[in-house]
Amino acid sequence: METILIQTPSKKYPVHIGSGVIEGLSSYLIKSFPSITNVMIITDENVADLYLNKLVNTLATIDTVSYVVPSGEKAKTFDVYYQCLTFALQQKLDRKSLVLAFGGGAVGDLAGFVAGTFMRGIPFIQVPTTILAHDSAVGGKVAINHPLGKNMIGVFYQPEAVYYDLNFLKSLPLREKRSGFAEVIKHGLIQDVSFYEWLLEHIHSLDDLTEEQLSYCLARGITIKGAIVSQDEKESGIRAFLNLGHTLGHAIEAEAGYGEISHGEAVIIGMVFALQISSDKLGFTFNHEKLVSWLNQLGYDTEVPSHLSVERLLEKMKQDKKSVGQTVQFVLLKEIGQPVMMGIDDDYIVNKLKGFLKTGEE
Ligand SMILES: NC(=O)c1ccc[n+]([C@@H]2O[C@H](COP(=O)([O-])OP(=O)(O)OC[C@H]3O[C@@H](n4cnc5c(N)ncnc54)[C@H](O)[C@@H]3O)[C@@H](O)[C@H]2O)c1
Ligand SMILES: O=C(O)C(=O)C[C@@H](O)[C@H](O)[C@H](O)COP(=O)(O)O
Ligand SMILES: [Zn+2]
Repeated sequence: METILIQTPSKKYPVHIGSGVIEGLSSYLIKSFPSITNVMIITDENVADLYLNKLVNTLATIDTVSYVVPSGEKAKTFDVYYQCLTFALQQKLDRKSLVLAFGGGAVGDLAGFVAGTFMRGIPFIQVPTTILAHDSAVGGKVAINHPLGKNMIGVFYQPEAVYYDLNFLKSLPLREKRSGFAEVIKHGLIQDVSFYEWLLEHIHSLDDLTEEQLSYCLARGITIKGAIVSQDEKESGIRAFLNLGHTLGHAIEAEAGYGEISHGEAVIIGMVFALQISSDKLGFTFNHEKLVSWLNQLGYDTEVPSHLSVERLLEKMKQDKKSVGQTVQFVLLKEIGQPVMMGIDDDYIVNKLKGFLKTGEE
């Protein structure tokens, strides 16, 4: 069991990681929120089936109401957000109530946005259940999607605490492990060459990760993210480096239809693309073949599905939150651990993307 402290200008909070940490949640809530009215648990269908009873039992004497949303990106819609607010009002939540996000990144992003906007903000707790959520549960970016762009409607709103109980992760399907591990790899690439090399050397399959390996990777990722977020909570500078792979990744998710290609799957393709641009534009010397063959061994696709239109992907990238005017911005690497932000012109992107479509699919 391990606790990592995140300290941003707006909030200092602990991330408790380990098997069984959930057992400490009830006493923490009673101690830290002595006049709590009730807790609204927001979770999704899959997590509710697997673990909602356990969580409610764990919270024992605390009054809870639960709202179950569709799983995956279907949770991050304006309709579902509105339904959550309606339920909160019907259940008489007040300013002494608390929202508890119980699930992966989709649930966390939705629930955090509900908490951050209900009555102008009530406290919330993250109880993540996916590997990916080592990223999403930390740092306070909470948002829903718009058909025109990913995470376009949201706020920065930090949780009070994160209880990351690794027992919940045991039921994750392989595809979800893979999706979540993409952000672990990202954290290594942007900040920590020795962690990245450790990953290449030790992780050969995502299906038989040991608990030790998993908790090391999650803690390392959270520490890297926490250090960045504590210096730049609202992304006026270095926080944007956490977006490596996301300029193209988010465009792929939106173009394919949210949920068709998962966040992590899209980010991996986006990272490989960004590293190729890094070589062209910054002379980044790097063994691409080694990275790509490792990623393929782990089961990732590393090229853009060929049914997606290059021109439409470019349009989506222009709407990215990082764009300046109409210039698409990419996080690139000078070296592993040395990210930079760079505007890239449209013609270059289109030509590069054409050579980056998955072959044999047309
Ligand atoms: N806010 C941030 O900083 C941030 C960071 C990274 C990603 N994100 C967002 O997070 C989302 C992706 O997160 P995710 O991959 O966790 O997605 P998710 O919440 O959709 O979960 C993925 C799938 O796994 C299922 N699931 C969750 N926990 C499970 C468990 N323990 N056992 C079995 N199944 C389980 C879910 O029901 C869902 O079907 C994206 O919307 C992405 O944009 C946000
Ligand atoms: O926390 C951050 O900052 C990140 O960029 C982490 C990303 O992994 C995450 O996908 C985030 O939701 C992307 O944010 P966005 O501002 O690009 O929508
Ligand atoms: Zn991400």
